[in-house]
Amino acid sequence: MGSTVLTRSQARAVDDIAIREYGIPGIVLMENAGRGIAELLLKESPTGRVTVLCGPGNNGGDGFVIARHLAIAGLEVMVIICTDPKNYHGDAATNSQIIQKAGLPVLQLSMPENLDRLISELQNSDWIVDAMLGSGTQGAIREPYLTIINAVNGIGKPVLAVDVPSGVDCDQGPTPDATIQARITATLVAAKPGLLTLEAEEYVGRLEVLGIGLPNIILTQILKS
Ligand SMILES: NC(=O)C1=CN([C@@H]2O[C@H](COP(=O)(O)OP(=O)(O)OC[C@H]3O[C@@H](n4cnc5c(N)ncnc54)[C@H](O)[C@@H]3O)[C@@H](O)[C@H]2O)[C@H](O)CC1
Ligand SMILES: [K+]
Repeated sequence: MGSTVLTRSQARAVDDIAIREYGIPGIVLMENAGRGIAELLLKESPTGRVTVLCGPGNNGGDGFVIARHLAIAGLEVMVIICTDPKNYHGDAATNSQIIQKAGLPVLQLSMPENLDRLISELQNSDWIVDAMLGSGTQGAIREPYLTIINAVNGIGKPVLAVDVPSGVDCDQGPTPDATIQARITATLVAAKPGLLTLEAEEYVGRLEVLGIGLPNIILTQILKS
C-alpha cells in the first residue's frame, strides 16, 4: 500500500465505505488519525511547547485530538481557533468539546485584529501543528487563513502539517504564496496527487503516510473501482 495515491474523491469514498459499509465510526478514524500524528510529533520533539492551529472542518478535528494526546504526553499545548467553537459539527465538535472540558487552553483569535497575539503565540512555540485546511480545501484560499498562513511562514518555526499543508489542493497542488511550508507533512491513509507535484516539495517537507485503522480491502476496493 506504500506507493498508493488517492484523489480527493477517492479519499472521500474510503471514508464513506469505512463508515457505512464496515461500520467504523468517523470518530474512531479521527482518533486514529490524531493519535498517530501526535505520536509522530513526539518522536521528533518529546518535550516543548506546541501550538495547534485548528480550522473549521475535520482537519481541525484531527488537531483537537493531536492536542489532547500531546498534553497527555506532558507537552505544553496551546490550541488556536479562528472560528466560534459552536460552528463545529460532528466528530470535530465532539473533540472540541472534549478538550474544552479537559481544560486544555483554547484561544479563539479572530483576524486581523488579533494577528499580534497569534504571532506572539507562534514565536513562543517549539513546534506548530497546521490543522487548519485539509482535503476539503476547494478553490482560492479565503481569509482568515491567508493571513494566518503568511504569519506562520514568516515565523520560521518547524511546522507539522496535518493531512496536507494548508493551501494545498489535494488534487492540484499548492497555492503559490499561500501555502504552509511544513517541516513534516503527515498525510492520512495514502499520498495525494497534490503533495507529489514538483512545486509541492518546498511546502510538504518530509512526507509521512499514516494509517487510520482501515482494513486494506477498503483501499483495494477503491483502487479497483
Ligand atoms: N479518511 C481520512 O483521510 C480521514 C480524514 N480526516 C480529516 O478530515 C479532513 C477533511 O475534513 P473536511 O471537513 O472534509 O475538510 P477540511 O477540514 O479539510 O476543511 C474544509 C473546511 O475548510 C473551509 N475551506 C474549504 N476550502 C477553503 C478555502 N479555499 N479557503 C478557506 N477555507 C476553506 C470550509 O469551511 C470547509 O468546511 C482531512 O484532511 C483529514 O484531516 C478525518 O479526521 C479522519 C478520516
Ligand atoms: K492542514
